[in-house]
Amino acid sequence: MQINRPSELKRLRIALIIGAVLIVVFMTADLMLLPSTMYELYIFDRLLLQLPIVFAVVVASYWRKFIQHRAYVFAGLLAALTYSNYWLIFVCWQEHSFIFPYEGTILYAFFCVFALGIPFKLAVSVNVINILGFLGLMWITPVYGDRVPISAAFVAGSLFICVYARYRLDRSVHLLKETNERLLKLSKFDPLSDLLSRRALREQSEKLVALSQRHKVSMAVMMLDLDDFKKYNDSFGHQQGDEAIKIQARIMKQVFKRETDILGRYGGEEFIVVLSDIEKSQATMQAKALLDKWKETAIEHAQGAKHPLMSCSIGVVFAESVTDVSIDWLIDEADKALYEAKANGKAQFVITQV
Ligand SMILES: Nc1nc2c(ncn2[C@@H]2O[C@H](COP(=O)(O)OP(=O)(O)OP(=O)(O)O)[C@@H](O)[C@H]2O)c(=O)[nH]1
Repeated sequence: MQINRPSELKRLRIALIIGAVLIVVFMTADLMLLPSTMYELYIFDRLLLQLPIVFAVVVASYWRKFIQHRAYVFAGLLAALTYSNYWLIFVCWQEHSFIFPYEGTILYAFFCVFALGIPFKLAVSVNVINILGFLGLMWITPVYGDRVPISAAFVAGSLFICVYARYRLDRSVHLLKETNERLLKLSKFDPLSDLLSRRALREQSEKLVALSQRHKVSMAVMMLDLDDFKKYNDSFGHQQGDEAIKIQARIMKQVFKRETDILGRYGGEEFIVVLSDIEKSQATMQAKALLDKWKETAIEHAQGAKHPLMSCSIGVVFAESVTDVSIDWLIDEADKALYEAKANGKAQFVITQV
């Protein structure tokens, strides 16, 4: 996924600052709880360990490759904050026989996983490390006495819920992205022919005209229309007619292979090809190739059609220079040439130069 780097970085920095502010807010609450003999120890842990770690990450966010590696940095941050809290719990008990609460462990996990966005797999790894750390701490120093099992279960359960919620969130975001891509494709491509839809065709053609004007290169626009398609539909049915539309699209893709060639379905049985930086002789050869490919497919046409085999007529407009020319005008000119090809007997092309 394309990330809007400056705004994502800004958001992450704000989240980190909010995290630092929360640490300070909790400090005031904790200081009310702690005996004054422990202030020094507590302030050391928060002001000289946790806050500098958070600010180090803010500074690291100015690193050129931070966005790329941010998930690992935040996983490291989560582990560092959690273990500095374990250290505080340990020392509070060892030196002051004071039971420091463990709930911070859960807050750090939720903040880092959701506000900073540690992805699922990394969230699993770092939370497992943190759960093991808590179990280790309880083994070395069973600070909470009888409440050790329930405390351990509470920490492990909360961190499990944290990673599971992350999994569900990642999954929903993934599904949403997939749906968006499908919708984008549907709005851009005609589902039957898999060629560009009329709107996308116009948008891309306008860009190609502008580029061709800037680079002073030639352009050609072709309009293709299946011959006696109404008769074909009436004789063989609409579904068979749809197959002919797919064949027309396939033939177009076989003939026009350059990355800059724009192929679209203009309407019912009308198709457009927009070409840039092309010789008139090349466009002529390509129009011939389209007709030859229809002949090769040798699909029987309906009774009463102008030709015994399914075919198309093509109008081509070739412009040596496209200064002061719009895509609409080029399409109109191609349409006029197509009209001539139909009037001349169908299954042929007419090329005009403007
Ligand atoms: N099967 C199918 N038919 C379509 C589709 N879109 C348009 N058509 C049909 O295409 C036919 C176009 O008929 P006309 O505009 O009279 O043109 P034509 O019969 O090809 O005659 P000429 O252009 O003069 O050769 C109509 O019968 C439409 O119903 C489509 O998506 N699928």
